[in-house]
Amino acid sequence: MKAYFIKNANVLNQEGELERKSIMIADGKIVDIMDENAGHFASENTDLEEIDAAGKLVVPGLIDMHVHLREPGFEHKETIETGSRSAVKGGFTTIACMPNTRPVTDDPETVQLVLNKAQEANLAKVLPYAAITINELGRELTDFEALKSAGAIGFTDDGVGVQSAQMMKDAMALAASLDMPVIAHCEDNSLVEGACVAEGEFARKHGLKGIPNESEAIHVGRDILLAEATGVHYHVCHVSTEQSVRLIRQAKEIGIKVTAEVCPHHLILADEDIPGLDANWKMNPPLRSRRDVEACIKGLEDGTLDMIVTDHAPHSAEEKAKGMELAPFGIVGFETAFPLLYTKFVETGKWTLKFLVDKMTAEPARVFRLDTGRLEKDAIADVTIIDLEGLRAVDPNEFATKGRNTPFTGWELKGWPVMTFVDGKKVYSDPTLS
Ligand SMILES: NC(=O)N[C@@H](CC(=O)O)C(=O)O
Ligand SMILES: [Zn+2]
Ligand SMILES: [Zn+2]
Repeated sequence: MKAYFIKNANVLNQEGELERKSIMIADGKIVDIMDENAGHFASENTDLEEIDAAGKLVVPGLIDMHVHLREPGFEHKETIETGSRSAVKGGFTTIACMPNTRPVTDDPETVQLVLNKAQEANLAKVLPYAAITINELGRELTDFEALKSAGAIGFTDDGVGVQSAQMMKDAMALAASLDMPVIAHCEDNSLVEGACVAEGEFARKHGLKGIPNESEAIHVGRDILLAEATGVHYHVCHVSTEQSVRLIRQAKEIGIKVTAEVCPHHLILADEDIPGLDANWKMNPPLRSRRDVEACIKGLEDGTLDMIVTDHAPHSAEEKAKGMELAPFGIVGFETAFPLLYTKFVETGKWTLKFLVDKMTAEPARVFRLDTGRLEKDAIADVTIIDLEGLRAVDPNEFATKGRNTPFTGWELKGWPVMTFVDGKKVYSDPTLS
């Protein structure tokens, strides 16, 4: 197996300062992290490649606990191979994929299929979630024990909310007995029927029915009570409202085992930013008010929201061309996530670099008990190199994902990942790199 010597790397220390280091990668591990002048690795090993990371940041491989890879069943939107390629291009080395495929990932065979395809792709580490209910229909629980044995890392009906409180309670009790988390898409269907954007100024202006904040927060509140009753690890998907943040903050204060995630778009965009009836701005949950955006930022900053996820949700151009009301919900996320957050929050001095990196590495690893997310001697060599200087515009035609559905086209950003290693194997390298 090839070994790598990354020299002149800027690495974050515990205090969040950048230190100049050299990193030796071999046999899938970080063999050593040395001070700048520790010298060259004069090795007899001819399979050693030296990489000059001068001026670049080296971080643990990014982790994304909420993504849609669309395979099986929707290969025209994405495959596990194209999705994984997009992930590593975006600097992600571990991704957890949602079960709203066709068939739904609700049996051990489909979990196995996802794992097999991921292994064939041999790019990012793919962790499959399994459905809570058969076909995500909310009627009958799946076989949690068999799904866990097959390799599922948690249970979720992402794409839809579990409408019945009793069903959710049963799911949580069962998951708790298996020491597995329940990951919830929070949405009360009775409040959102026929709506495609958030209740608010944009919806009024265009005569559209609005999705109210309560449709999300009602489930968050209900589920927190059920998590308290069952003792399960309850994780809230794509938090987007002030009310959800408040409920999660209160639940954490009294020791309920709740964790939560937030997406870049909900930290950056509000409904008032939507330029017109363009479905590349349509996702679920929808872009809410500026007040909600500020509450999500605050929630992330004070630890109420534990991590950032992309909710990478590719759809075809034909599907997205159906217009705001008919197009499916969702935007792609892998290849813009880090540059967006770096440019909007770190470059502007709002967050430290360490804060952002932790929310995309150490924090998801802590919450989901993963063995990755650390850049240290003897750690697994999942490593990402990021160029913090080069300014580049978002161009969907350059994406590795099949999806072109992004509201960020043309945004000038810094913080582009340029090289990615998974288990010590180079899985992405920016072709423009000298
Ligand atoms: N987020 C989205 O807008 N869409 C997701 C479903 C989901 O995450 O709920 C999808 O599968 O397309
Ligand atoms: Zn969802
Ligand atoms: Zn999703």
